[in-house]
Amino acid sequence: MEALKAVRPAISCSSSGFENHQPAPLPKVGFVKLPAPAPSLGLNGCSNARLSSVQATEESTVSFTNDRAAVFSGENCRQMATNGKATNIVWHKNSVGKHHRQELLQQKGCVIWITGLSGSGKSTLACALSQALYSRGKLTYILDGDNVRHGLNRDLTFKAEDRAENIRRIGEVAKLFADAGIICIASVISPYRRDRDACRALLPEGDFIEVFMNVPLQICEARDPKGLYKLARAGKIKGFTGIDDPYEPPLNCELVLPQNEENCASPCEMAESVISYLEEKDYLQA
Ligand SMILES: Nc1ncnc2c1ncn2[C@@H]1O[C@H](COP(=O)(O)OS(=O)(=O)O)[C@@H](OP(=O)(O)O)[C@H]1O
Ligand SMILES: Nc1ncnc2c1ncn2[C@@H]1O[C@H](COP(=O)(O)OP(=O)(O)O)[C@@H](O)[C@H]1O
Repeated sequence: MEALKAVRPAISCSSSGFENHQPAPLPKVGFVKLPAPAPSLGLNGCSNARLSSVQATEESTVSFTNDRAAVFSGENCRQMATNGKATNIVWHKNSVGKHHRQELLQQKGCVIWITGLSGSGKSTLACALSQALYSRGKLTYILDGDNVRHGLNRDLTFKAEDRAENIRRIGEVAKLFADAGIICIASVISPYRRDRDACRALLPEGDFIEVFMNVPLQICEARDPKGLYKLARAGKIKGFTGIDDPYEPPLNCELVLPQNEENCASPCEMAESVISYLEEKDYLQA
């Protein structure tokens, strides 16, 4: 079985392959057309209906099994779902989609996930990047671990399970910002690989850009701008990342920004490295 996700409101399929057309202004639904001669189509299991096109929304998934197509999710299904502990919930569709918002902003929504030890320069890079993109007319929003813990995540400690929940919530919020068409910059220690990977899995392929601040502990500790390493070494903070709590460096991230004795790029230079990546991957245009 092949599955085609209707990522834009209007999708058509010709005999030469699938083609995404630019969307007409704010259509509520699109159509999936099949190659001529039109095969018999089953819509939501009605196997003997002959249709030339299948109505599909952005959330619709159209499956093809041999010569049969079926829309098995999306607004026209209005299926009740159970998601986590939430039951009897129905996805509510908006006719203004991500693509429209991206057109408006002339950029593509994505998440730049900056991970690294405390003092590695995450917040500094996030600010430099946000500033550099702002001066190019691009809209960003920073989710900084420290700041989010002042509000949304104020109920969470630094125990492993609370860090996991911290990252899960930030990942979900970042996903919403990306869906809004915004370049969301998350600046969080996020010490566990599986938590970062879970956030990556929330987003479409390519839209989660993991940036590792590869800075040795000695440098971070020497900087110690908040005096937290000193407190941790004195045993006054327990479970401090890098001291008596783990940090798992990424194994396969999009960008590694090293800082050491030989390599001390400025925050602006690092921001430019990230921007080059975004340009190369086409995120700075709709
Ligand atoms: N135990 C412990 N370990 C690490 N960091 C600590 C701890 N306690 C407080 N802080 C301060 O909290 C900031 C990190 O918050 P995060 O939300 O990014 O952490 S995490 O991703 O949940 O691990 C971190 O900010 P940054 O220095 O900007 O990384 C610290 O200032
Ligand atoms: N590229 C850099 N080169 C030199 N010092 C830096 C650089 N980036 C950040 N710093 C300094 O390191 C310290 C920690 O930076 P910060 O952005 O607060 O780290 P984090 O958010 O990872 O805790 C700050 O004093 C900052 O001025």
